[in-house]
Amino acid sequence: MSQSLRAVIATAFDQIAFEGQSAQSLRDRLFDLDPQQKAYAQQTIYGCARHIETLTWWLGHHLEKPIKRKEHLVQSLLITSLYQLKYLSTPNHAVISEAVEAAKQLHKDWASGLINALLRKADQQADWPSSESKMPLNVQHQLPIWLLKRLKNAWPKDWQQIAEQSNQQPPLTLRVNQRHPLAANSTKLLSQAEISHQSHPVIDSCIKLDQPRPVSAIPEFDTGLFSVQDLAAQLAAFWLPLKPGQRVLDACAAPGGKTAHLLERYSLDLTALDIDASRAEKIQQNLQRLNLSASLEVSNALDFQPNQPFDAILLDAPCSATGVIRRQPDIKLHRRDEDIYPLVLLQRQLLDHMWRLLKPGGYLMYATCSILPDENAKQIKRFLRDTPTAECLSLPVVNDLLYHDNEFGRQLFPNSWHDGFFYSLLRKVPD
Ligand SMILES: C[S@@+](CC[C@H](N)C(=O)[O-])C[C@H]1O[C@@H](n2cnc3c(N)ncnc32)[C@H](O)[C@@H]1O
Repeated sequence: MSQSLRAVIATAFDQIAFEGQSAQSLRDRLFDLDPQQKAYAQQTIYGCARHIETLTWWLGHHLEKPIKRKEHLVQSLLITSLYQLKYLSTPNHAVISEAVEAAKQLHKDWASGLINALLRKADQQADWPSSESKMPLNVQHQLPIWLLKRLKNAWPKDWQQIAEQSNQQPPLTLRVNQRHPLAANSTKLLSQAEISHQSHPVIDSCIKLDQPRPVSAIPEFDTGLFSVQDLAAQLAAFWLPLKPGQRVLDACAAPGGKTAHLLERYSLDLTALDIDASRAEKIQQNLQRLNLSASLEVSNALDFQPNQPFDAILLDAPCSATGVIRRQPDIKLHRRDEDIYPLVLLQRQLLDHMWRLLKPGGYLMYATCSILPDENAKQIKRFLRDTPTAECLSLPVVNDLLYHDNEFGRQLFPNSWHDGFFYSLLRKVPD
């Protein structure tokens, strides 16, 4: 007998929550479902990740004893069913009976009584998650406690707003390809397709849709008029000072969003490098759709030894992604406090190595989608202290963005227009 949708969803969530798979990879590979079921499964899995603090707190509060670690599939079935019961409009009696049935299909018959009892209790409880007014901080703010501690410490005035924004549905934002013959008609084409949208008042390539849409519904997407890219990510190509014909390295390039934007703005001799071959393939696909070209290099940036130095380098470094949690809520399931230090070390090595590949007088743009100073301003502070040839330049003032500047760069906080991001523009002092 093939598995029920509920059993498939519980298994998929389990692979993300307990076996370290990303929600993105699972979406690509696992769901051999019809589009409606797929949308429901995705909604449940992303929703569970978004509300994981509440869901696990509630379970912990109502279970007589914790579920054994080796029985994590039962925990996953409970979490996904609880989410559907409390946050979706699926009829509760259907959720409960199907969850009991799914336990049997997953060879967890022993848990069916427990699942039935817990879900019934949740169904009867009107004041979700509990009548207790004093919830733990992680439940109140829907973020893991380690991250809340770091945010409170780093941003005593802003952390609550950051937490609130990190739990919103992210906007779907487009970038208009200024090289496309229809670029001047981009908003008209969207209006004709009855896609309501807003153009950003300052960043002219940026259009936010009022409702998310599949890219197949966006006019001229296949011909490369639009790409999906958050406003904060679009700023790299605006703030890295370039001239046509320059030799540029995009050092951590996949899937190529910023590579493509740089090439839409300037004709460059651009090398796009990434360590991950399957992600690097996406660079090629994106460039092809947009009718752009770059030299692709699959290697560890730390080992990269080009024949000549570069005029400019974009280092969009691997990071905690704490500025994009609302887009990738599975970060709440995967990321741990102890992951931050190794990331900081890797960023530091990348920054130091990239500097050696830059011409005197050249620019390096360091970027992350993190909101943690250890990966951002403190990283640059350390770099400037150790690198006498480096100076940090100020970035242009832009109204309508939410950010905090200091002498080491610009920290953007997530808001209704953009994700959390960090930029620092460094120049190698000429000899
Ligand atoms: C933040 S993502 C880049 C996003 C990309 N710049 C864009 O705008 O589409 C970071 C990338 O760094 C790559 N990466 C991680 N460690 C690397 C290394 N040592 N050398 C090269 N690339 C690396 C990852 O594979 C990942 O694709």
